[in-house]
Amino acid sequence: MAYAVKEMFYTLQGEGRNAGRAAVFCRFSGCNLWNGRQADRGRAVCTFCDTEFVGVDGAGGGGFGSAGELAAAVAATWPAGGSGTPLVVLTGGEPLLQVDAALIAALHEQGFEIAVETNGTIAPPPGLDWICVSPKAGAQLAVTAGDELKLVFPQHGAGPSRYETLAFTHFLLQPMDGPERERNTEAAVAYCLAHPRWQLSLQIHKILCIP
Ligand SMILES: C[S@@+](CC[C@H](N)C(=O)[O-])C[C@H]1O[C@@H](n2cnc3c(N)ncnc32)[C@H](O)[C@@H]1O
Ligand SMILES: Nc1nc2[nH]cc(C(=O)O)c2c(=O)[nH]1
Ligand code: SF4
Ligand SMILES: [Mg+2]
Repeated sequence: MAYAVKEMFYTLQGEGRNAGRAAVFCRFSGCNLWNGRQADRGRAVCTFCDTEFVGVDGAGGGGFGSAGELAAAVAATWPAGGSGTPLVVLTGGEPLLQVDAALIAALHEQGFEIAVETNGTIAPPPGLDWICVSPKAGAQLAVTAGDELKLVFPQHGAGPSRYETLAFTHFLLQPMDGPERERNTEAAVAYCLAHPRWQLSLQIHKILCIP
């Protein structure tokens, strides 16, 4: 199987329970909830995306002809001689349009722990080490268990109470970035204070101005 990757980079995980941990980010091209064109954003299922994921033209991106080739590129992006278990975060776009058993096996072979950031509309293949689901209002949720449920807040028609009985270990609220970011952050803080099952997830990479 071939894989289309928008970009690949080494940085700190900026979101969720693993915020602050070093990881290779592998951003797959394409998404099933938006075609990535600004002109079509208003008509998309997911309207608030903060990411460019069209094409394979970013740094470290490209077409990879096999799982082994992509896993080797991920390994080459991890610093030589680094201590600790290497971590790769598969994101996008929607990574589960492309991630398959062969890629999971090849990344494990390279010694990586594998985390995925998904919108939860596509069932993941077995073997992933960390599953982060971020549900979107208007999209049918197919993944109802995992390590963390990270809800962008607020979303009309996707209130937190709808998700908190699902089989996730951690529940996080992430303020929606955009023109209302400050107001959304205040609302997320207030929600977490009133509902302690939910924990705040700030996008620390944006605060730090790192990728
Ligand atoms: C760009 S998405 C890619 C992975 C997958 N398609 C998804 O939606 O989970 C990565 C993370 O960024 C979050 N995100 C996207 N746009 C955001 C925004 N404007 N504010 C806060 N988080 C956002 C998503 O909900 C998801 O948790
Ligand atoms: N530093 C950093 N952390 C992230 N966590 C999730 C991201 C994503 O776009 O999926 C992301 C990202 O783009 N950068
Ligand atoms: S589902 Fe994820 S990648 Fe797709 S448009 Fe929404 S936030 Fe962006
Ligand atoms: Mg991002």
